[in-house]
Amino acid sequence: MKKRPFTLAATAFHTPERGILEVLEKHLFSIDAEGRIADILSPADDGYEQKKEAARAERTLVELAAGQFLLPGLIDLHIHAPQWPQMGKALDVPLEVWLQKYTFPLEAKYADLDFARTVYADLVDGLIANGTTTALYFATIHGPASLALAEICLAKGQRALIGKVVMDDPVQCPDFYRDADATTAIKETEQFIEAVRALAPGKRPLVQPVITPRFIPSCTDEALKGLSHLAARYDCHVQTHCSESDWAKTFVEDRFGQSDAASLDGFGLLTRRTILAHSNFIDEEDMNLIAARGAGIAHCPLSNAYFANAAFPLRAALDRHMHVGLGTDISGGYSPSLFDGCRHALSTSRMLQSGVHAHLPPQERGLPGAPINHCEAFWLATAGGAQALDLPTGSFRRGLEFDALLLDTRVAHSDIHIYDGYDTPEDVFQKIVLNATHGNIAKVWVSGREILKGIEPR
Ligand SMILES: Nc1nc2[nH]cnc2c(=O)[nH]1
Ligand SMILES: [Zn+2]
Repeated sequence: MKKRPFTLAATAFHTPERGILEVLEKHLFSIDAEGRIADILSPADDGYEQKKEAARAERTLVELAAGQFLLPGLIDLHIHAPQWPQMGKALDVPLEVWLQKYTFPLEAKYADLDFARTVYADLVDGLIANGTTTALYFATIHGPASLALAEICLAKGQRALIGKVVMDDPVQCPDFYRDADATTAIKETEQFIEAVRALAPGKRPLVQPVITPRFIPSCTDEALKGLSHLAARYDCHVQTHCSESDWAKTFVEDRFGQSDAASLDGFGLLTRRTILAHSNFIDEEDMNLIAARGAGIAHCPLSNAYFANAAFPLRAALDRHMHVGLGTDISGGYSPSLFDGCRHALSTSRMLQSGVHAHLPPQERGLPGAPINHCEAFWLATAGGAQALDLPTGSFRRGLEFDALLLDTRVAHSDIHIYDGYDTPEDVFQKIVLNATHGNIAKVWVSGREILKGIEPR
């Protein structure tokens, strides 16, 4: 879609490399008709003033006020779209009970296309309001409802990767919510891929289909094999849950005599375009395998606090240069905000370092080196997620898609308080990562299109 080119005069924060904050003070960002960053000029560059004046004369200049900042859009690497109505409740039982008692009955309701359309419209509005410019979604087993999610993301302008969920195992999945059999699941996945590609054709589609075996326990061998063939034939992303809890990990080991990651690899499902959710129990061998395949991990720290029985070894994964981003895992996680995701990743990493066993002497308690800092957390939520998905977004560089937020620290009731002469730009960025809420997000752009319209009153 052609858009009107424009130029932004703004102070921007981004973390193009893990842990490295770049402050682009009063830079000019030129956005082209394709929605990409055509140019970035600093005030010291030749032509800065002329360019700004020319944009002003053409009425294509967007100038941010003091206290307003530009940030890259946030990337949710793992979210269950149909669980939106369940967000903030039903977290009183372990994962395997939660699925059967609450989640499968809710997801079964998406056989009703009207219900699906109502919820998915609310969901996409809610995520955009929270600054999520890209989401990797699990939908449900239903082709029509999953396609409705794709249509809604496209209409509202959110970058989305969407999977029709496959779960065909008659022992693990209830009769009321299961693919009829492996052949049907594979056929319907293929139809879904083709339908999404027809909806969003071209080399840079805003919405893409994803092969989505829910997790090994819910799928037959035949389905897993068939899906890996589809992933290769259609060159699709793959997403699934990996080694999330004691129960999930042990289930796979009992069935295949090897880890989740090794089993997925055996089926050909571990590729550069695979995202594994959680992965709390991966060991060194798994990490080496996942890193060798170039697959990514969606770290979901809040949900892990409820379901995982263990913390994800984030520092070990980052030290191996594995691809890692952040997922909200709605509704295993109760917050739609990736700023919250950053905070939960930070606090989890700090708890890992200090250890939880106060009766042990300090030197025996935790994992030295485990803490991440706010720059690493923000990288996970932006450039790290983009790297995992192999998408040209996540930071401000010439040629990348312009997916961005206007963060306004001066709105009423803001929890970000800045004092001139006391806070450095680096301090401001840290305060944003630690205290921003959706109330601070004044505008959202995806591929150069302004998509935040606010949530309609209901
Ligand atoms: N957190 C989480 N784990 C899962 N494992 C299989 N399905 C799910 C799900 O919906 N949520
Ligand atoms: Zn999940």
